[in-house]
Amino acid sequence: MTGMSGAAATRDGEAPEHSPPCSPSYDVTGKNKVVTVDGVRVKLQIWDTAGQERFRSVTHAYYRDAQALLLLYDITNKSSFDNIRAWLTEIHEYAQRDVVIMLLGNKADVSNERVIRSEDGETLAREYGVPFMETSAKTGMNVELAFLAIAKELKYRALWHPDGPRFQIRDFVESQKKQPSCCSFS
Ligand SMILES: Nc1nc2c(ncn2[C@@H]2O[C@H](COP(=O)(O)OP(=O)(O)OP(=O)(O)O)[C@@H](O)[C@H]2O)c(=O)[nH]1
Repeated sequence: MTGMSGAAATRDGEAPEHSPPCSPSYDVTGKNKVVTVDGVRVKLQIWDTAGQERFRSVTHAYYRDAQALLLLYDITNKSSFDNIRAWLTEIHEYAQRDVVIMLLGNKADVSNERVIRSEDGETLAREYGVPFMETSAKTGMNVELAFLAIAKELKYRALWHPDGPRFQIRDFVESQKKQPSCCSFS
C-alpha cells in the first residue's frame, strides 16, 4: 500500500460521525479496526486511497473529514517517496488543521531492494513535525503500532483534560518502533 489512508475514530459502540464520501470515480475500501487503548475501545474507520496514487485526481472531500492520515511510501520506489511532499502540501491545504499525520516507509522487509534510506524518511518527517517509522505489511512489523499510536492520540484528544496525563505521539512511536533487521543500503 502506498499513498494515503485516512482514519476517523469513534469510541466503540458509537455511530461513526464520518463516512467516506461517495464518488463514482473514487475507489475507497472502508474497514473498521478496533484498538483497545487503556481499557477504552477505539474504533478506527479506515479508508484507503486504493489505486489513486496520482494524488491530484483524489477528491479532496475524501480526506477533508479524516481525523488522521497515514502517508505511506514504498522504500523500494523513489517516486512514491518523492510524492510525499506533494501529499503534505495537499493535506496542509485541504485536511482538518489538527489532523494527525503519520509517515510510514513500507516494505521494510525487502531491504535488498531499498532505494530510500531510513534516515531520509526520518529527515522528511522531522521537517514536517510528524512521527515516522518503517513498516512491513508483509511481516506486520510496526503495523499494529501505527494504528495503536493513532488510536492513542485520538483518544487523548477526545478525553483531554488540563490535569490529565500528557501524550506525545512522536515520543510514543520513537519508544516503541522496531527497526528493520537489516538496514544496509547499497
Ligand atoms: N514485500 C512486501 N510487499 C508488499 C508490502 N506491502 C505491499 N506489498 C506488495 O506490494 C504490492 C502492492 O500492494 P498494494 O497494497 O496493492 O499497493 P497499493 O499501492 O495500495 O496499490 P493500489 O491499491 O493498486 O494502489 C502487492 O503485491 C503487495 O503484496 C510489504 O510490506 N512488503
